[in-house]
Amino acid sequence: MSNSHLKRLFLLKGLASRLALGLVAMLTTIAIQLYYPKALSHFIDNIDAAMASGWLSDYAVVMLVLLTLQAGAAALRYYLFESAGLLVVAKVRTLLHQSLLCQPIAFFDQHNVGEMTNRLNADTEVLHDTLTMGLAISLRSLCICIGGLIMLLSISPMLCLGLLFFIPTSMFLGRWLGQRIRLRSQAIQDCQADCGRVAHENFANARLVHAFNQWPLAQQHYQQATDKALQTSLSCTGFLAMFNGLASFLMFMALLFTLWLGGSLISQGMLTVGELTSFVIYAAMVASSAEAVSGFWSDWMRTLGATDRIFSIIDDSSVPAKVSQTPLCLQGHIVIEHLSFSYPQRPQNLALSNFNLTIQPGEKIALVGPSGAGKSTLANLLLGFYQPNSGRILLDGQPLTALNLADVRSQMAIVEQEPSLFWGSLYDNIAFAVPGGRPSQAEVEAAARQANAHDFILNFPDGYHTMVGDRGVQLSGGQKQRIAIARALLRNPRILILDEATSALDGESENLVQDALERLMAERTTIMIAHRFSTIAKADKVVVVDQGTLLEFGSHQELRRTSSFYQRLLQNQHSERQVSLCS
Ligand SMILES: Nc1ncnc2c1ncn2[C@@H]1O[C@H](COP(=O)(O)OP(=O)(O)OP(=O)(O)O)[C@@H](O)[C@H]1O
Repeated sequence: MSNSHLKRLFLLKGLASRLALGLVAMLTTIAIQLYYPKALSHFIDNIDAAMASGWLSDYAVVMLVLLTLQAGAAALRYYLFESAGLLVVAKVRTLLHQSLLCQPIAFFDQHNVGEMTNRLNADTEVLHDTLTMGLAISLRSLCICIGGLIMLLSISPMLCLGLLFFIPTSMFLGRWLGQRIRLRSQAIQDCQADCGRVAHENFANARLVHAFNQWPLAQQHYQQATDKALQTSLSCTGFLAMFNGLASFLMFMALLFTLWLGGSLISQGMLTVGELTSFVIYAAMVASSAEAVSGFWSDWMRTLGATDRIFSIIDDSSVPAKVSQTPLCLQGHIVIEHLSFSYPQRPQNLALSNFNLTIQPGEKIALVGPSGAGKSTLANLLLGFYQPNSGRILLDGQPLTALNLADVRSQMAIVEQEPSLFWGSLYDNIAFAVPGGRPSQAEVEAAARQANAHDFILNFPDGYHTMVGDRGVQLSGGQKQRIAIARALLRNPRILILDEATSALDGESENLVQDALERLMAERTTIMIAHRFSTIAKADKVVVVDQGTLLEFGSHQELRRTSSFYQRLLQNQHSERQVSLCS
């Protein structure tokens, strides 16, 4: 399985030509390298004749040309193999990023952001290390090994006999240890991903950590993760050390044996000094190359471990549907029939149970209920983030499952409880509403005006080009909400999902947000997860949800008169609001 993943990598565009050219450059350097000892042997055995005939200067010129050729070929080989490795890593990184991004939403419930970014960096870095110089060095070493062995055989087959024992032994050991290293290297990648996850959580929650004086605990969590990673790495390093030690011991034993036998062959007149010198140089070349090849075997095993992980994610993902050529035009009629749902991680807990609701086009529905009642879950199912266990959702009479999700989502917009802003300009953050397109400045400004965001945007020196996020300006809660509303307005959806922020804004900001929301909701089917009395009062109908079921349904005034549950809910929300405004 792993090798087929690697084959897929080698099919990348532009890779084969680079590797083929690199191979030619490499074979050139190897041929010259293998020629040196032979030339040396010839030189040593004929030094007197060479001095007498003046052949020495010809010899020097030939060697100079060869050296220059070798240097050029070596530089070319380095560039081609290194660039091939960089190409692979860049491609795999983008593929992996797309696969992670396109996973179903349930995947993000189970995997931490830190773990995923670590996969993206650490696992692909392993590919880079092995596939660039690692591969080039090993291929070169392998060729030198084979070429050197041929030269050794041509000098003295008898001297080579001893090597026949050492080479298969080291290959068998390499395979046995390599398998163990591969298993451990997968565990190391997991531990490193875990370290990344803990660090990400700690940094992302730095304010909370400081506010609760919990930095020792946060540090302890990181320490535990790194300790585990260290232990796993140490166990792998033990095998690597054994591997390297045994390989070099076997290689140098072979060299010693060669010297001993070679000496006795010279004394019997069966070998010249020049031949023994070149034999020793070839043997040393073969020994060090074999060591490099065996070292690469363990790296290769580590790479296979990383590719297994990467491709298991890539193969598991599917590219989400694209918006159709003929746009879907929804009226915004929603029917929810006998909907039951439990999250994959908690199959026993029904987040929604036999839920029924009909929403007319343009109607504004406020979903209210205690925390954990299932309000956000309903929004998640409407957006097609999860599949219901049973029941169905009909949009304009058509089951959601029968529609192209990208088309459906193109008719929807969501304003989140805590609006997310991306690193980029304010313009980019509003224009995010239009996938693939780049709305004009006038369109973005019009949306921002309606969302009461235009004025505060112009107060920044760079206006719409002001950068937000980590390295840009920080916006207040109310400003973020107005940017999110402008984004939704630009999308011009038929169905609007509004997850109202629970945190209170100050009076002026609240009025600006409410005013913007009213414009956004006008003539659209709106489902509000409402927390504030002022928002609930704007709804055509109020749906009271409790423990995943629809408890009551009616206008705000009706429910206020008739439902004690609703009255209690309002009272709770009112007192919470008082508390948050006073605090
Ligand atoms: N991703 C998830 N995985 C597993 N269970 C979840 C997940 N999200 C929510 N739940 C569970 O589903 C149930 C309904 O949660 P939901 O978020 O829909 O409630 P809510 O009414 O929106 O609450 P709140 O007003 O506090 O946001 C709860 O029991 C909650 O613990």
